[in-house]
Amino acid sequence: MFVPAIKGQGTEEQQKKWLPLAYKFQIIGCYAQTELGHGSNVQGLETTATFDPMTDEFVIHSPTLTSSKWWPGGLGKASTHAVVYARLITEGKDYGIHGFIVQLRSLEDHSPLPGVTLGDIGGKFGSGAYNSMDNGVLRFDHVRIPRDQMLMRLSQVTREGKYVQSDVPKQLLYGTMVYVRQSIVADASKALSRAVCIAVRYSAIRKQFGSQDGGPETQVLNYRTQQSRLFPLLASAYAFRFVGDWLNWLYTDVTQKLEVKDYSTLQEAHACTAGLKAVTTSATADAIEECRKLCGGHGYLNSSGLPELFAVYVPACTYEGDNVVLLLQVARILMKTVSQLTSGKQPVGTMAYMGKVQHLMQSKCAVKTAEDWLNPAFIQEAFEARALRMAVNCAQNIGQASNQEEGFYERSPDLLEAAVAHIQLIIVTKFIEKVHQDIPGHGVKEQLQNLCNVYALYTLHKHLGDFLATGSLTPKQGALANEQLGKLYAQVRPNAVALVDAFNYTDHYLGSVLGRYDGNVYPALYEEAWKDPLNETVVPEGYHEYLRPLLKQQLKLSRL
Ligand SMILES: CCCCCCCC/C=C\CCC/C=C/C(=O)SCCNC(=O)CCNC(=O)[C@H](O)C(C)(C)COP(=O)(O)OP(=O)(O)OC[C@H]1O[C@@H](n2cnc3c(N)ncnc32)[C@H](O)[C@@H]1OP(=O)(O)O
Ligand SMILES: Cc1cc2nc3c(=O)[nH]c(=O)nc-3n(C[C@H](O)[C@H](O)[C@H](O)COP(=O)(O)OP(=O)(O)OC[C@H]3O[C@@H](n4cnc5c(N)ncnc54)[C@H](O)[C@@H]3O)c2cc1C
Repeated sequence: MFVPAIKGQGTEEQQKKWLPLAYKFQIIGCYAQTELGHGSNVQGLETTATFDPMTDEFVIHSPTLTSSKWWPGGLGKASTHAVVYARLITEGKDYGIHGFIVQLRSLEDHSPLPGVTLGDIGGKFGSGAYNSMDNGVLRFDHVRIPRDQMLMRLSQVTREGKYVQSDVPKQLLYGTMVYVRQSIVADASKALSRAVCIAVRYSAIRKQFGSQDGGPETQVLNYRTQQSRLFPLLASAYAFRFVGDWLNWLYTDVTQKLEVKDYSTLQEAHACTAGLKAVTTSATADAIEECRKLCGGHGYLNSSGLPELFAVYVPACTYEGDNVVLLLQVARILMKTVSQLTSGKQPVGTMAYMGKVQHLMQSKCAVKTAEDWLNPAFIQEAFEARALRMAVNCAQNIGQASNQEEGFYERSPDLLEAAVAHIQLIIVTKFIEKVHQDIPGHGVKEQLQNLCNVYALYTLHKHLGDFLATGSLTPKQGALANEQLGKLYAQVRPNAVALVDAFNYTDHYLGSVLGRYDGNVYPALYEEAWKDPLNETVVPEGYHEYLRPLLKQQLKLSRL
């Protein structure tokens, strides 16, 4: 994040100076924004950067305990430099948060520089999974840096101390977070596909019950309940891959537009990266835990690979923006878009469907049979109607409040659900668009169409309350969707293992005895157990000190 921050907020001259040093590992940088007292609320950060015209320097200072930088990855022990986000103060005025390049450690002996206190913030969730990352704490005691270490693409301070805001939107200050959020969506697909690969392969070899006459037991992958829990996660892994590919295109397109000072799609990029990051990471974190449960007791073993995957993955719901905070950002943009509908301003991009407000507010879903739900047009319209009607309902309720802000906070739980509905529409839309493309490989397109329908109808089933409450569907149509879902599971079943093999993960990368490509799980589980340090001795340590005296004492007592 150190590099993207300099690329996005540094001048050409600053990029020429600092990026080669970072690329060659002559310096190691981190992104020091979050503080002990503030993370979500960037504008609430307390670290100060006060310009001193006498020396043409900024004085970086941590005025309070809560202003201590806290969490930045790589800060605790590895980094020599940081992009530090601080309140810029010049001529006695506070101009809000800006980025500054600050050296933290000596390039001679790695010791902290004068006025710099830093270290690691301590152990984190899980059995040390994320402890390979030195998330750090950092405090400044009036540390001086040259004025030219303020990142000056978005705004400048002159030699005399005058603040100059350039003509770019101030939101570009947040550009690094947008970049990482879009890459986190692809990351969600990778993490989810790993968990699903393990769970599908294990479910194919695991047999429990099913035979009354001494014949072979039943593969648990054949149980309808296993399929109804597992196949939507398989479909989600593909869905997040395709929407992540599209989001990367959107981000690249926005970045190219920024180069020519076209800021027209900045809001779309913010809404899509924030919303898709929130929805895909929440779904993936829940799915990895579900995959653990789908593997029964063995899923709880570290050798299954699932506990570690879960412990490393779950902070994705928090870092790069707490998911609720990000979804509220999407909700703000939805409310703004709804308010502009009456002005005749046509929504564009992923909000374009809201321009069909007259139709979507009164449309009646035409589904009459379970098979009708295989028609992408019916799915698309149902998701558009649900999302639009939820947004309009929120806007109407906010409009009844004494003021907009009050109304927004009062209705924020509903707004959250409206934002999720909007983002799920984007995911479904991009999956439908993907399967409409030419897709090579015999039978591949049909399998992806099945997974697209599984993702859409499972999401519809899970959120059926939204569809019924907004009148987007009738209960009968909801029941037909569930009926079709069951039929789709039966079509996915014969190809389930092939669909996870298609992720092409090596056993090493997967790190799971349950997800081995060869399915030879039981010998691998048994062999792995003996690597447990507890098995280095046959009689456990502590027997003579604790167990033997206890056993002997109980034996004496029993003979009295
Ligand atoms: C580098 C490769 C990565 C590989 C990826 C895979 C794995 C990654 C693995 C580990 C990475 C972990 C590292 C973690 C790093 C971090 O966590 S860094 C810190 C992250 N912190 C946050 O995300 C903070 C979240 N908070 C905010 O973003 C902001 O505070 C806010 C919530 C948006 C509020 O902003 P503000 O206080 O300014 O107020 P608003 O009124 O809401 O917004 C004002 C207007 O600006 C618009 N806006 C807001 N944000 C953006 C944006 N990002 N882009 C564009 N526009 C934005 C907002 O819509 C308002 O617009 P309006 O005035 O028109 O309404
Ligand atoms: C593993 C990990 C790595 C990280 N790496 C970095 C890094 O490299 N650099 C960096 O700068 N930071 C980093 N962070 C910090 C991270 O960005 C923040 O923790 C994150 O942005 C959440 O902010 P917070 O901790 O202030 O949460 P808070 O905002 O305090 O969240 C607490 C609760 O308050 C709720 N909440 C907050 N505001 C609102 C609101 N307006 N409306 C409704 N509810 C609200 C949230 O939804 C949440 O439920 C990292 C964090 C983790 C866990």
